[in-house]
Amino acid sequence: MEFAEFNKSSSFTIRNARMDDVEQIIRINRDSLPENYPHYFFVEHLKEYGLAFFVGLVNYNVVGYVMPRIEWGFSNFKQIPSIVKKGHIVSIAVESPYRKMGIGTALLRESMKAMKEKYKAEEVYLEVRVSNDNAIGMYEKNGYKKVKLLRGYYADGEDAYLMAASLL
Ligand SMILES: CC(=O)SCCNC(=O)CCNC(=O)[C@H](O)C(C)(C)COP(=O)(O)OP(=O)(O)OC[C@H]1O[C@@H](n2cnc3c(N)ncnc32)[C@H](O)[C@@H]1OP(=O)(O)O
Ligand SMILES: [Zn+2]
Repeated sequence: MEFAEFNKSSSFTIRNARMDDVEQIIRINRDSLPENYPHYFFVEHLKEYGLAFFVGLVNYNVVGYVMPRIEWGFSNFKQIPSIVKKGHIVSIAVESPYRKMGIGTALLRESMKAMKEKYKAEEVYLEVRVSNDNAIGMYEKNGYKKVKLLRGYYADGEDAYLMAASLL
């Protein structure tokens, strides 16, 4: 008997997100995270910051996304308070059967590269649940440091770490 079981060594590709990916991105977001957003929120981020908005594909199907934003704000690194251009990882997720294959890392790195090269951002930051060991591990392996504890950041009262990395 043969099983059409998914092979973890299967390869994936990364490309910029398109408008016709939005429904799939929303579905992955709802299945993966308690932080969900209305349809227009995804569309606006794709329109505004599309050069740093990526999806991961396996067999032509979207299985992950990274949704970014570009902002001006106080540096998380400079000694003297100064305003810098910062990338913000608003949301990143990979569908559960496709995790631990490197897709999350590839999405994160492509978005950070575009933040730096296309948008001239100097830093990148994000918030993550203090209990989210998988995501925190991925961020730390990609140069992020915990810079602040945001108490009661989430709707259910959980704290967040603000994590940031330099893009210079
Ligand atoms: C700003 C925000 O959006 S915060 C919320 C982040 N998103 C979520 O939590 C949604 C649910 N989780 C996911 O979708 C995924 O687990 C992600 C996006 C966090 C990681 O995606 P993946 O494709 O699995 O990541 P990837 O395979 O690149 O793993 C990268 C590293 O993350 C860490 N990691 C990922 N999964 C695990 C795990 N199950 N156990 C331990 N470490 C893990 C490891 O350090 C891993 O490095 P390694 O492969 O060298 O050991
Ligand atoms: Zn955020």
